[in-house]
Amino acid sequence: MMRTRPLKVALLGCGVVGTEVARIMTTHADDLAARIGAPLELAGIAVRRPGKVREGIDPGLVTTDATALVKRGDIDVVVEVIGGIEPARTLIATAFEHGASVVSANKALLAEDGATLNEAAERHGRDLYFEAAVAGAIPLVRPLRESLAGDHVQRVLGIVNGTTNFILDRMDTSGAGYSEALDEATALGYAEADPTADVEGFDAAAKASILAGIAFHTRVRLDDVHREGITEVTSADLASAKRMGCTVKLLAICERAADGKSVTARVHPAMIPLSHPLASVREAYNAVFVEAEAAGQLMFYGPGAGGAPTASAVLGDLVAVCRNRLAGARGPGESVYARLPVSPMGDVVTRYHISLDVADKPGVLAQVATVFAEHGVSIDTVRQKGKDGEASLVVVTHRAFDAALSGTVEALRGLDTVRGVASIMRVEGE
Ligand SMILES: NC(=O)c1ccc[n+]([C@@H]2O[C@H](COP(=O)([O-])OP(=O)(O)OC[C@H]3O[C@@H](n4cnc5c(N)ncnc54)[C@H](O)[C@@H]3O)[C@@H](O)[C@H]2O)c1
Ligand SMILES: N[C@@H](CCO)C(=O)O
Ligand code: NA
Repeated sequence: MMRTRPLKVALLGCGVVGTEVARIMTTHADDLAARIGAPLELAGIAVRRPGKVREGIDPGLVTTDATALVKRGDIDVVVEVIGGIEPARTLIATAFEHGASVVSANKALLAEDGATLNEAAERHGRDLYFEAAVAGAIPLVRPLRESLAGDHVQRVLGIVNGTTNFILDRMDTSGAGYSEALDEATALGYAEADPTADVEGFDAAAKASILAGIAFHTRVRLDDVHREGITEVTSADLASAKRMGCTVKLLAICERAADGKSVTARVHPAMIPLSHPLASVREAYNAVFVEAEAAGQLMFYGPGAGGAPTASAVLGDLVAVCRNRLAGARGPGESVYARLPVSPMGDVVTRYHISLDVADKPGVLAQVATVFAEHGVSIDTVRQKGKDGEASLVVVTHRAFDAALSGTVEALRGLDTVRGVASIMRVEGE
């Protein structure tokens, strides 16, 4: 039965995502009301630039005083799409104190201080939902939290940053260099004016920390996530990957150790075989594999960014949170009962593709092979191409501890016959 008194929503931020949230709330008002069981009322919109013309938005709802809006006391749900740490964190905390539930798309904040915000939600008996924070429109948080709540997740592996996927895809398909591909991503509006969070892997690391926390019922802090971005990936890496039947992707990988007693979370570029489904994820799309004990392998694919796709996830959360409010209930909150230790990157077992510039003379290959053997790293393949007394040597290893592989590379750098280490990349997905 439809309740006539509306549920009041405060929107914080009216940028790329906020504009679409307001638009969908208006255009689909009747459907949303029917699905929730009560109409939604957009009760206020906090913005930074009140003078800006916002098509379809009632100027009477706009305010620059976000704090006053969240303190009103009659707001049922606050939708935070400002981004960044402050003032978003304080506004969300204030919203809980004044009785509202919160929907947020803010991965940076959730990765930085999700524990405090989840505790505040719990203390005040309210919901904190954030489907849009990880892989945009793709349902991932809710499937992990709810649909897979009866299973045992072993691994989450995927492409969770659209900007970097676009850049790597362009480098692969058109042979463009990194800077050229970044310029194209900027021109098309994928990369932001300051693309650091994307290209240095901070955005993906924030998402990995959120995913690992939910998947393993363990708090995984942003600092626990090993992070490498794509700024050092070269056209030569892509060409080398191609020769191996691979491509290069920025991957987020969250895994349980084989004994199940610890977890790891990491973000770095990696070579993956062209036969792997992630290799065909093009442009700015995201895709995530979830491997669970009973379910087996699940793949989630779709647009991980953009105003409307991200607003879709926000609206889905808004409907769920409103239903909970009408039922006088809360949805599932943070689950960290497992409290598994997070192991360092050195404990990860993976393969390496190492490209070396060496002197082309007798005994060099044997010398290089000895360094691998001394570190307990087994070589899978070696490819050598010589020219004018110098040679380029590409070594692909079998699986070994990352610490052993790093030690190997360090020792190789110390050899007189090794002129330089042209590139080091992990190989995944085999
Ligand atoms: N754009 C995407 O594709 C996407 C995808 C997933 C998640 N997100 C997340 O959604 C959130 C919003 O992203 P966006 O792309 O819409 O950013 P945006 O920069 O387009 O919008 C943010 C808006 O908030 C406003 N703002 C800043 N401080 C404010 C304040 N104190 N009070 C009121 N308004 C304020 C800004 O003026 C801006 O209009 C971020 O957390 C982002 O990480 C975005
Ligand atoms: N900058 C992010 C937006 C979505 O979180 C990306 O490129 O994927
Ligand atoms: Na999502």
